[in-house]
Amino acid sequence: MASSIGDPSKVKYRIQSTTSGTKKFKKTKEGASVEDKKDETKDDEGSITDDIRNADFYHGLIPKTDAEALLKKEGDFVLRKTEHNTGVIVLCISVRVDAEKVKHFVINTDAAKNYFIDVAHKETTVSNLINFYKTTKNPLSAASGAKLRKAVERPPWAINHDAIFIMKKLGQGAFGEVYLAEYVSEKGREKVAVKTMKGEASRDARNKFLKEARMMRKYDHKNVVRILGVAVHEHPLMIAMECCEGGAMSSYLKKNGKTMPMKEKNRFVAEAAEGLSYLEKQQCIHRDIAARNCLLSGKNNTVKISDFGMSDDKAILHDDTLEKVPVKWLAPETLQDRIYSLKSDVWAFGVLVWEIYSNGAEPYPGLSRLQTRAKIVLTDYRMKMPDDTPAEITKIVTQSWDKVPDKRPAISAVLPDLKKLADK
Ligand SMILES: Nc1ncnc2c1ncn2[C@@H]1O[C@H](COP(=O)(O)OP(=O)(O)OP(=O)(O)O)[C@@H](O)[C@H]1O
Repeated sequence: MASSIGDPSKVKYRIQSTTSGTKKFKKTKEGASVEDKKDETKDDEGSITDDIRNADFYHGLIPKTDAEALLKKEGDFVLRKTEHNTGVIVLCISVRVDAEKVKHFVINTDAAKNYFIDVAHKETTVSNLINFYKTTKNPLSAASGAKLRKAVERPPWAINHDAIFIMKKLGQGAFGEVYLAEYVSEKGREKVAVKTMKGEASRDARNKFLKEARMMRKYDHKNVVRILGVAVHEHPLMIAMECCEGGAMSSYLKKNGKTMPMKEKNRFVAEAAEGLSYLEKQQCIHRDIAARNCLLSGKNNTVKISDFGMSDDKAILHDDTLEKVPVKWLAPETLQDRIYSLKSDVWAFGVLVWEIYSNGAEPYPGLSRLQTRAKIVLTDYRMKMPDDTPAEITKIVTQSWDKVPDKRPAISAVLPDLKKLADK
């Protein structure tokens, strides 16, 4: 708990109501008084009382997809918060009905603050309501036949906001700020990076934000940023991940590229390829491979692939939105037909390699996004690698920019050569 940690210079978040009824967060000194802590409870959305907040089976704002994955057997259930109608957060019980189906039941309250799913049975607390259905084995609704058998506890990746102490801002993400923080767990305290999501975000944005965490949870590799967990009990939602103090590779290249030894550039390429080759084996289409999404970690500035906000594990993805897309990193088939695949990641890897040997310059210098698109699609235009680029690299980049996706090499196929070059 926060009060057991003795450094008052650290700050943590607490939730504060505004007069408009929306929630915002403010930083508080650690060790908030008992009065403050009471406020914190009262201000939380959906009138979550302490019996619920501390229950192992209460999963906060965990998305439906994550909840469903936790419910393995018939009768397994969790309690969570969800957005019922736009902007209205309600408590809900998700229960596995059979191998295919999970049902979600909203917990209603009446004017006298009684809780119920079916008006036929009301209780004064949510725990009493859950106990009633668990002990009587009455279905939550006659039509569903859904019965509560076993409460499923929070998974190890669900962490408490209380365990996260914000230290300073590291950067700006698409959904909110990214902070350097200290994460305190049974294992001790460690520095982490925390991506936050603004409290007022829509359900859609929330799902996108947490999808990134879901993707990252599957991976475990030294060249891929590791996730520690998500905090979804209150706002702001947070994703805690391994901290890469060296920041984005793009910034590093802009600052140090001109004086960087060629050996270091070759190593950056090999390490990025190692991370990507691992993702390729996991069938993960990253969709946003670029120097800005490679972070640098530790004394040696080890490259770690990050930002899984757009990634997917489908073999081929057709995305009609093409909204805010990084045009200069996109393959011709993506620009033309909006098709993403492991081979469009290989194309983007080629652009990343160009960035590394071009000291972090913006790809297709002097061309706008529209001009770039037109030149690639209509004239098969390709960038030239800088003159001092090793010949092996230029060859691989040329292959990665083949117009035909199947003719581009798999990253795993070029990895041995890239590693050999880095070790020279
Ligand atoms: N694990 C981390 N360690 C250190 N810094 C990080 C980490 N993750 C993110 N940052 C910093 O925060 C910035 C924004 O993060 P990131 O790009 O992942 O956010 P995002 O929400 O995916 O935004 P966008 O989609 O616009 O790129 C990064 O450029 C980097 O400076």
